[in-house]
Amino acid sequence: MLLLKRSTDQHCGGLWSFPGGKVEQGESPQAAAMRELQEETGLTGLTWQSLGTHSFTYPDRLLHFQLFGCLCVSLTSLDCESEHAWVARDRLVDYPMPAANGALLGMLGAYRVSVKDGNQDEDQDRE
Ligand SMILES: Nc1nc2c([nH]c(=O)n2[C@H]2C[C@H](O)[C@@H](COP(=O)(O)OP(=O)(O)OP(=O)(O)O)O2)c(=O)[nH]1
Repeated sequence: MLLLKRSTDQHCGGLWSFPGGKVEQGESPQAAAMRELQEETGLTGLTWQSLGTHSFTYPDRLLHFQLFGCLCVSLTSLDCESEHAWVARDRLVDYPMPAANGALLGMLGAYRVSVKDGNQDEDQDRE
């Protein structure tokens, strides 16, 4: 899984979070996720899957999350302004994240990516 470290001047600054951001007017949640991934990391995701929705109230704002999983294959285009880390699923807990992410991590529990390998479809846990 790819985590980005939020800059100190952002909401939830200094914490690790998934690539993402706010949906723009007239944009679908998935289009926003694809755009934010590209803007923040230079990566293009494949095999997008919706993993669910979650609402969380911070002291100063209510946020509605829609979480997507995707597979990134052309990692040579990785270009992050912020510090980043590729983290195995079972090591995500080692990275301090915003309070809302407790539920987001729970939504990752059943996430599998189907990778076509020759004639075989193989379900894999993606990192
Ligand atoms: N991207 C992202 N945001 C998260 C996560 N967890 C979490 O609570 N948030 C919060 C922090 C922010 O309040 C909000 C996302 O806004 P953002 O600041 O990243 O979005 P943006 O890039 O569109 O915003 P902006 O700084 O351009 O105004 O969601 C997470 O895992 N990833």
